[in-house]
Amino acid sequence: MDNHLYTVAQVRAIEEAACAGLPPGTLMRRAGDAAARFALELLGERRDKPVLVLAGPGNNGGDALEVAANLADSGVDATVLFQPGQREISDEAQSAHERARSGTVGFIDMLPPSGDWGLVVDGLFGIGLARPIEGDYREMVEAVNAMRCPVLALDVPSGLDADTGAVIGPGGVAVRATHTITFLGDKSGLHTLDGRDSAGHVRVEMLGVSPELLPPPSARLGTAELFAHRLAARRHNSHKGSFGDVAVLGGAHGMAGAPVLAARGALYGGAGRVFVAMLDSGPGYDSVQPELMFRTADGFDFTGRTLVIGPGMGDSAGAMRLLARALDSDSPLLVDADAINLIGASPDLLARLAGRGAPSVLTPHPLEAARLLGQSTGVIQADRLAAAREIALRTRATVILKGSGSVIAQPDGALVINPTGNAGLATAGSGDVLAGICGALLAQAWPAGEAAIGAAWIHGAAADLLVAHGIGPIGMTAGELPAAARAVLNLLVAEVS
Ligand SMILES: NC(=O)C1=CN([C@@H]2O[C@H](COP(=O)(O)OP(=O)(O)OC[C@H]3O[C@@H](n4cnc5c(N)ncnc54)[C@H](OP(=O)(O)O)[C@@H]3O)[C@@H](O)[C@H]2O)[C@@H](O)CC1
Ligand SMILES: Nc1ncnc2c1ncn2[C@@H]1O[C@H](COP(=O)(O)OP(=O)(O)O)[C@@H](O)[C@H]1O
Ligand SMILES: [K+]
Repeated sequence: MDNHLYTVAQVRAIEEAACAGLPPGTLMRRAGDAAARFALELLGERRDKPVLVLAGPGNNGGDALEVAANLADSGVDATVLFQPGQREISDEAQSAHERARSGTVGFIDMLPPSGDWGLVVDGLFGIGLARPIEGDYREMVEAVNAMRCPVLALDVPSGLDADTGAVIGPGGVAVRATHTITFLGDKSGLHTLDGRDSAGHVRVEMLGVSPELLPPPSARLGTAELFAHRLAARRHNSHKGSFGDVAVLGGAHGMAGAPVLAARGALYGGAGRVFVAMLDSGPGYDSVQPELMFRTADGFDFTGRTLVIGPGMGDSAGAMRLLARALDSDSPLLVDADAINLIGASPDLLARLAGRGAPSVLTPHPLEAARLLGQSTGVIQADRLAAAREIALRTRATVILKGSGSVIAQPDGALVINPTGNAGLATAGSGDVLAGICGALLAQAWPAGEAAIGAAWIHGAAADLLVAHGIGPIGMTAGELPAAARAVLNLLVAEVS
C-alpha cells in the first residue's frame, strides 16, 4: 500500500528477506538505477551541469557510487566526494566503488570552495547512522545546506533519524534535501518533526521486492481514502438537526477568542448548530459569525451535543467542574488546550477520561503532551509516535499530537502521520480551529478515529489551499482557516459523490 510506513528494524528485515532470494548486490544496483533516473528527472534540461555525489563509508555510500556510475554512463559530469571510513566496506559497496572508478566518474576527497552544481546527491548516511554527524562529514552537510541547487537524498537525508524525524544528536546536523528517494518502504521519520524539512518531496522505491515480504506497517501516512467513506453528498431532505450540534466549552474572562475560533471551525466543518458556552459572561454574539449561539456554561445542557472543551478555558475551579461534568457525560468529546492541562494535573480527571464510553479525542501540542505524560517537551519530540501512542493508551482516547506531521494515535496503538499542512499553521488559534473541525465531524457521527484523521487532514489541506492562493504561509491567520476547510470538504465530497 502506498501509505504504509515502516520502522528501520522492519526495513532491515525486509532487506534481509529480499536479499536471500537475489544475487549479491542486486538491491544496491536497483537502488542506484532508480535514484539515477530520479536524478536525471531533477536535472531536466540542465544535464550539462555537473553533479556532486557525496558517498559515505557504508552501504548508503554504495548506493551513491552506483548513482554516480549510472549518471556518468548517461553522459552527466559526475564527481564523487568520498573519504574512506575506518571499517571494511561491504562487498556490494566494494563492487559499486570498482564500477564507479572504472568509468568516467571524477573522485575528490574534500569539497571545493565553490562549485556550480546542477544537483547534489546525498549518499553519506542512511539508516545505519548511529551517532551525530561530526568533523569533515558535518562540514560537508553544512556546505550542502548552504547551496541553492536541488539536493536528492538517498534513502534518508543524512543525519535524520528515519524512525522519529529527529536530527540525530546531541548537537547533530542533517542534510536538508529537496527530494528523497527512499528504499524498501517509506519511513515515519521522513514525515514528522524535522523530517519534512529534511526530506523534501519523498518518493518510495520498493526495489522490486515482492509485497508478500512486507510486514504489517508500523504506521500509515494519512490520506483522504482513510476517511472518504464518511463523506457523502447531503440529502435534499435534511435539516439543521441532521448534522449535529457542537458546543464549545471554554472562554474564561478575557479569553473569548479561542472558543469563538473553535466554534467557527465547527460551523464551517458542517455542524448543524454551534453553541459557545462561556465560563464567564462573554460577548452576547459574534458580529462576524452571528450564526453562533452564546450561552453560559453553568447549567448548559450537554444532552445530544458534541462537546469541544478547553479553548481559552483557564484553570479555575469552575473550569475543573465543567471539565468533570463533560468527561462524565455521554456526549462525544474533544479535549483541547487548558482542558488537557487540567487532566495532566489530576489523576481523577484522567481516570474519568479513560473510563468514558462515548467517543473521545485529545488534541495536545507537544507541551500539553509533555504535561500529560509528566515529561519534558524534548522527550515528547524525541519520539512523537511513541508519545502519541502512550497518551492514547493511558487515556483510551484518540490522540492528535500536533505539530509538523501531526501524529494520530488510536487507543489500540494504530498510528497515522498527517502529511498535509505547512508552517503557516504555526500561528495562534490554528489549533482551536482544528478542535472545532474535529468537533463538527464527531457531531456528524464520524467515529473518533476517523474524525481525528479527517480533521487533521482537512485542516492541513485548508492551510495548503491558502498558500496556493498566496495567503501564507507568512501572515496566514487562524480566522482564515475555517472557510478554506469548508472549500476542502466540499471538494472532497464532490470527488466521492
Ligand atoms: N544492504 C542492502 O542490501 C541495501 C542497502 N541499502 C542502503 O544501505 C543503507 C544502509 O547501509 P549501512 O547499514 O551500511 O549504513 P549507512 O547508513 O551507510 O551508515 C553506516 C556507515 O556509516 C558509519 N557511521 C555511522 N555513523 C557515523 C558517523 N556519525 N560518522 C561517521 N561514520 C558513521 C558506519 O561505520 P561505524 O563507524 O559506525 O563502524 C558505517 O560505515 C541504506 O540506508 C540504503 O541506502 C540499499 O542499497 C538497499 C539495499
Ligand atoms: N509547521 C507545521 N506544519 C503543519 N502543521 C502545523 C505546523 N505548525 C503548526 N501546525 C498545526 O497548527 C496547529 C497549531 O495548534 P496549537 O499549537 O494548539 O496552536 P494554538 O493553541 O495557538 O491554536 C496544529 O494543528 C498543528 O498541527
Ligand atoms: K543519505
